[in-house]
Amino acid sequence: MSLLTVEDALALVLGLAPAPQAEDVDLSDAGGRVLLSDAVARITQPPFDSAAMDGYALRAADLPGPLPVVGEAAAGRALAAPLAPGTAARIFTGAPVPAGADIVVMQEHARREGDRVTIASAPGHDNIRRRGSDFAEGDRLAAGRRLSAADIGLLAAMNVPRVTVGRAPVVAVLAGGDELVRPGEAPGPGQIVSSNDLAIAALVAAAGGVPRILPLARDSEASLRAGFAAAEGSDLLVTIGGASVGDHDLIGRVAADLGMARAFHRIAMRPGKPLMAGRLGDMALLGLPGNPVSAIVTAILFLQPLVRRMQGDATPVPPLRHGRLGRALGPEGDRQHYQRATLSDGPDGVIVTPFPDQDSARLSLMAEAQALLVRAPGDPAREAGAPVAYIPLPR
Ligand SMILES: Nc1nc2c(c(=O)[nH]1)N[C@H]1C(S)=C(S)[C@@H](COP(=O)(O)OP(=O)(O)OC[C@H]3O[C@@H](n4cnc5c(N)ncnc54)[C@H](O)[C@@H]3O)O[C@H]1N2
Ligand code: MOO
Repeated sequence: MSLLTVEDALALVLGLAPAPQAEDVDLSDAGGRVLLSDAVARITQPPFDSAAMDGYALRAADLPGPLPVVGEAAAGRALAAPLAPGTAARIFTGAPVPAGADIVVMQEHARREGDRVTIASAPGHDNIRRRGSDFAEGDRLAAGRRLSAADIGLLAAMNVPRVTVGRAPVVAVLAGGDELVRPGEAPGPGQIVSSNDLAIAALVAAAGGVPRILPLARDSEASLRAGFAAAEGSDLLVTIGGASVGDHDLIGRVAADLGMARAFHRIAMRPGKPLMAGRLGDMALLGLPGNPVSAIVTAILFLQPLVRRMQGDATPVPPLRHGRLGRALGPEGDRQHYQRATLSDGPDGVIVTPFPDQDSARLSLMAEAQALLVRAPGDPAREAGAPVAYIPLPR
């Protein structure tokens, strides 16, 4: 039986997201949240023609002067009367340009002598920011975007103090295995320190979710059932490990016994073949493989987009970029391969160089990687310099 493609699996995973729930927040709490309703500008910006430079406001037809300086306009303080022909006004950046003036000359281009000013060199442009040149009352910031710092500034300037955003989903993170101890504990013989739950929780938080790390489960049905019960009330349960075919890989069995509606189990991807997805009652459920790199790669490709979609993000999937291969590669197998790689600048664009060692247990290489090189199933051998696709990894 042929395995599900990454693309089809991703569509099924995104389909697990229920409609996002709305909440209103102050702008000071809105950074990184997903806008759920269009925000509408309540004012026009700039609200008046405004000076872009410190200097003199005048009529271009009166250049070069000398002209009498008849008053002063500063930010927040307009000139009292319109500017008469044959006169100039001292003006500062952000001040309303007085009616009658059609140019602002930088003071560096002007010579002031007493109450008269002469323009030394003809200015290249008028240095006036026109009313509404940034945005107009009624302009919209469209729903579906994750709010950046610039978006927050824009919303403030639009005089929108509160926005409607998607509620942050609560994501229970359940790692399991008899071999696991917590960081800070001393591992006994055959034991290792659990890293997956902390790494996955950090990815959940980076995608805007609220992670809830559950107590480590053991390799028994009873312990896993307790873990599943502890996850109740969350929007999404992410299990890590116990997803493959080994005798101790119980997650799929326990989830099935509890009534999981399974979307799929296993996909044509490397690393990450034993990925599982479905619904359990009101919760979405994602089962990530236990190998630490496989867990992180599948979380970047599936878990983070799901968490973003749950908040209403219209573009939840990481972008595919294009570059050049940094070294020759042999033919690819039958699964889509996500190779950990570094990025550098080359004459024809970005150079993507995969590490020679792609062991899915090597966290140190995952931590060093700047990108995932994406190779399609059955991709033939490639020379250095060949065009390739990659996903940049945010720091
Ligand atoms: N006969 C086969 N063996 C394996 C297959 C297969 O198809 N046939 N698939 C391999 C693949 S692919 C992966 S990935 C792993 C994943 O298996 P599981 O999801 O069942 O994960 P575990 O067996 O529980 O653990 C795998 C590995 O990862 C370590 N681990 C687990 N949890 C954590 C944690 N919280 N922190 C750090 N490290 C963890 C665990 O100790 C194991 O070394 O299966 C392959 N085998
Ligand atoms: O997900 Mo597994 O890493 O392909 O080893």
